[in-house]
Amino acid sequence: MVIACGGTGGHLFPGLAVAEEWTARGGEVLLLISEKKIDQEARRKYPQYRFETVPAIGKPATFSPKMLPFLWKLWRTTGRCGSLLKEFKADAVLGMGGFTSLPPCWAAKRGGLPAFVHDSNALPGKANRLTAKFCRKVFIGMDPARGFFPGKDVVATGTPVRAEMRALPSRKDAAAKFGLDPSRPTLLVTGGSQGARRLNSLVAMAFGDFPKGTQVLHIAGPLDQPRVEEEAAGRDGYRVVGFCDDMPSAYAISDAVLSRSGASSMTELSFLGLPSILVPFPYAADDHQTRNAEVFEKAGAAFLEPEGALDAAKLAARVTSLMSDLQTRDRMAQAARSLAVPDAAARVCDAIEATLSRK
Ligand SMILES: CC(=O)N[C@H]1[C@@H](OP(=O)(O)OP(=O)(O)OC[C@H]2O[C@@H](n3ccc(=O)[nH]c3=O)[C@H](O)[C@@H]2O)O[C@H](CO)[C@@H](O)[C@@H]1O
Repeated sequence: MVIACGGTGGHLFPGLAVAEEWTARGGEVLLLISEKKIDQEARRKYPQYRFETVPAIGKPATFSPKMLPFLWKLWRTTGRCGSLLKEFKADAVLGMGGFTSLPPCWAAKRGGLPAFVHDSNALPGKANRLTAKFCRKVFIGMDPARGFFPGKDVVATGTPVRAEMRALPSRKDAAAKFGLDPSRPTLLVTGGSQGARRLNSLVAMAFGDFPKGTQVLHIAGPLDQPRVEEEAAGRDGYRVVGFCDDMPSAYAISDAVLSRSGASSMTELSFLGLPSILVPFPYAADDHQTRNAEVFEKAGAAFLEPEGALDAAKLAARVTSLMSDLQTRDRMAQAARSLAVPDAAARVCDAIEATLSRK
């Protein structure tokens, strides 16, 4: 199977989770990634898989002068994907979402191969809705996405989670990894794979008013790491990292999480049963992060805090109420777990195998 999973952690990691399941079943995978750093790092971490880099394409506004170059790039990338599918002798193509899924799924359709697309958000993006036109089945991570693919065979699979999340280290080992104290209540702050500048600033400002003894593990994102490190310098119980390549340890030390509401991060929170405060990235396409967060809020798994209405004082109050109330945290953890689909990767592979066996 060819899995197109480039562009961002939210596509890459669920794609790797499917690769783990497909190869465990005796299949082979070719992973199509972009030239971005996060994708290229995956080559190093997963040397057992074959990766090919294809250009990341992003659609400009419909009447923008950039439209013609985009269409040309899309055509050329689709041609290159077609050659890769032939050379790899692919049986199926799975796009994990975003515009990087469009060329391989289109190439599959042109070559007579079954294509599939996975959408992890509550509100599917334009790229996935377009890609779905070339696909036999559409896999969705959250139920509200169901209505966005009229006439398609939509399968609720949940969003796949990497195998490493199934075996977290002990709290003690995880604390040692980040130089933290395992006995202190710990808040994980994460802005998704790209970081979150505004959220970073708010946390740095609010920290002084967090309950006494609270530790913070702050994943600031590679670009903002130096700035946040400077602001947090000298603080007791405050660790800043840029990109975290050991999320299992980060989750293992955490009692609660303050996060953007990207679908993959949220999937991990539900899988691990972690209570959260979600601050959607307000500029995400069609505000899909707010739609994602609403799913968790409605289930009682998270507090939704829109960034526009948030200041340091309000954030400190929210963190204080969560960190000092074990009962609420337990209730939220249970609600988060109830949203998890632990066998999502298996469901995706089952649905693809069922299609292939009918070929
Ligand atoms: C800004 C934006 O539009 N982001 C979108 C992007 O996800 P984006 O990559 O921003 O965020 P997600 O929360 O979906 O995924 C982040 C993934 O990266 C991992 N991680 C994160 C930080 C880190 O230091 N190390 C690490 O490994 C997390 O464990 C998780 O698996 O695609 C998702 C899936 O379509 C969308 O839901 C998000 O809204």
